[in-house]
Amino acid sequence: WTPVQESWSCGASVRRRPSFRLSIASSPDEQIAPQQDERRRSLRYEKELRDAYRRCGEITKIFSKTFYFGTTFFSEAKKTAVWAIYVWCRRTDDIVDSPLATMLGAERMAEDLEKWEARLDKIWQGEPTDSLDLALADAKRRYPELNIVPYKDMIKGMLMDTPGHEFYQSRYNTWEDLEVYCYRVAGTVGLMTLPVLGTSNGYTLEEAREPALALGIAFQITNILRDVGEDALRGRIYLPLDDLHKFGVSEQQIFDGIVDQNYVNLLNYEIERAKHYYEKARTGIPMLAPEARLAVASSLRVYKAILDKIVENEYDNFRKRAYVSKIDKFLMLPAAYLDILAESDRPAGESRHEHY
Ligand SMILES: CC(C)=CCC/C(C)=C/CC/C(C)=C/CC/C(C)=C/[C@@H]1[C@@H](COP(=O)(O)OP(=O)(O)O)[C@]1(C)CC/C=C(\C)CC/C=C(\C)CCC=C(C)C
Repeated sequence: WTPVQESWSCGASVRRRPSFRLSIASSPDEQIAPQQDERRRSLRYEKELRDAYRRCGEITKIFSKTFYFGTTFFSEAKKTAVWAIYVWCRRTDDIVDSPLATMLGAERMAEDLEKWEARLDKIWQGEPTDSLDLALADAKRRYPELNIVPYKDMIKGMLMDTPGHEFYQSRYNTWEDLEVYCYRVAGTVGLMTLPVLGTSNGYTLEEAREPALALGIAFQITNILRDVGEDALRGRIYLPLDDLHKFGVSEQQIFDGIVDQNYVNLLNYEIERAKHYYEKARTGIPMLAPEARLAVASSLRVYKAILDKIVENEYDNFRKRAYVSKIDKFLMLPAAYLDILAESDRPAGESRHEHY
């Protein structure tokens, strides 16, 4: 493993942190027996790895209090692996969706994503480029069922947000088109984390795959509904155009931020779609290893509550941001726990069609 300085943004030479330079090779001045040398290297490697995981935890906590909180219910092994996955996803997202990325421009985004994919291959070959990649490479070693496909698919999803690239889409005509995007940028996270979360006795990863995917898609639809105004400011509309037409909402109305009955009907329609995916995801909770259930059930509740906040904000997602307060998140924990009990009482796969 040939370490390089860790840089947050994959291709760009920014925010280098010399203090994280990894140097596990011993100094040539050191006159030590080969065995001692080996032991020393291995101790240094272990320390680098511990530090790398610690940093992944810190980064997860800074960027997503919700997911970080979820991981506090996990064992050390699961928690550190999910942090490493989180950091990889966050860095991938930042290549196209950070102020620096916007400043560097679309061409640079596409180049950086290409380099990022090559780095991903290296992680899978056990040759991580920096300490944060090292954490993911180690997680992959510990959880051999981790599959590279969803990681590659997420990169494709980011390319769908990269102007000028052949995958780029500035608009989505149908839900089926948007679903591909939602799978790539969010459904993939379900597939990435599933082998770490693990399944309970009697269920296979294959059986849990569909609900895991559904949860990522539900989260992404929720994000899209929360961010309609913010995206419009960047000239972007993710809502399917044929849904806009169905409810008599024009693109211009979105850019002008007008909330009328047509817009309310459109949002209600999309909210129902998101709820359908949340329902599908809920059926997967009993399939998960017991220690993973509360984290997933509570993240599900917290994200789903954003939909209720949109309604409480009278559908004005142009001027009001729908978010769940810290105290509300906390208060949702007992309900999430009850969800787990209720789901365990039902045969897995059976869906309840009421909304909670
Ligand atoms: C508790 C737990 C297991 C958490 C997983 C944490 C994880 C690895 C998250 C990665 C998130 C990430 C940075 C993705 C990059 C692309 C992206 C931004 C996607 C959106 C996430 C929301 O993040 P945020 O609110 O910070 O978004 P903004 O940047 O503000 O726009 C997504 C909506 C995707 C999130 C998707 C998931 C966490 C997948 C959920 C599915 C499971 C954990 C599988 C559960 C299994 C069953 C059987 C139900």
